[in-house]
Amino acid sequence: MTLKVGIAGANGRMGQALRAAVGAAEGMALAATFDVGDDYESAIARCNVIIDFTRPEGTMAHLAACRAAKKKIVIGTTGFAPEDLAKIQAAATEIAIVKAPNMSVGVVVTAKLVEMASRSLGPDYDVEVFEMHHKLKVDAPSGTALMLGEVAAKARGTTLEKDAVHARHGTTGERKAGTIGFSTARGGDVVGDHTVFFAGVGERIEITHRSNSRATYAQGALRAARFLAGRTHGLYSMEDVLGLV
Ligand SMILES: NC(=O)C1=CN([C@@H]2O[C@H](COP(=O)(O)OP(=O)(O)OC[C@H]3O[C@@H](n4cnc5c(N)ncnc54)[C@H](OP(=O)(O)O)[C@@H]3O)[C@@H](O)[C@H]2O)C=CC1
Ligand SMILES: O=C(O)C1=N[C@H](C(=O)O)C[C@H](O)C1
Repeated sequence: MTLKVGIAGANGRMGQALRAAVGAAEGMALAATFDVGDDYESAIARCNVIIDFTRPEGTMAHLAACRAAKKKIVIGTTGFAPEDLAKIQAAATEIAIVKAPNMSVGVVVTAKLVEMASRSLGPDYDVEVFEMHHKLKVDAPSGTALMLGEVAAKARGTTLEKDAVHARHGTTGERKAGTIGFSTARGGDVVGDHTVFFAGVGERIEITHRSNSRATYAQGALRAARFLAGRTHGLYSMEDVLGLV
């Protein structure tokens, strides 16, 4: 059966990569595309699955429409507020959702490496997460940086709520033990770079992932859409999609 795919945010950077990927994919047809101001409810009605890389307010509106129409959705958007995340969890009791801040296979593997390093090195190694993206990105830190920080925090038995440090300026005092720092750079057309540092005394480990093309994210999103075809409800990650959990 051909999977009828709808793309939310079709004119955006990811939307364009997705249109190319769906156009070239076996067993998929582009059934609808929509952006700000379009009649997304009618568009969603024509599809089996929606792939959404927009903004949190757009995704939340599309999610509500998918829930009402019992359609599946792949969410790549980042920058959600905690209350949005709760609504996504609630919607997953009725529809099938993949949500991931980064759909590239390489980032899933990077997260596994970070988990192992954080668990093995323990609290004597200071964790710092650095990311750089293109100058048009609107949220910071990136969803991927937050995810990698969460993975590092969980592996050492803490949370970002408790231990994240998001800004340093002026007389900051010494680094507080156990904190996880985030720093962000924006410029040019950088697709997406992430480094997690584990800085100890006398040595430092750096785990880096660099994206060179949005096509990689698009291919991951298509894998996620295919994965959802066999599911009725539930909230899934890229680890689920890749069979790594
Ligand atoms: N999970 C992953 O692997 C990845 C996630 N991302 C995330 O995807 C999102 C989009 O990134 P990118 O494509 O670079 O962004 P762009 O700004 O290039 O594209 C966003 C698109 O969404 C549309 N849009 C914005 N707001 C709404 C809304 N309220 N309702 C409907 N459509 C809307 C825009 O339409 P218009 O132009 O008309 O405003 C535009 O077409 C970001 O959150 C980014 O962090 C990005 C890359 C990979
Ligand atoms: O906005 C982007 O471009 C990207 N956003 C995602 C994020 O916030 O992590 C994924 C990727 O890094 C590109």
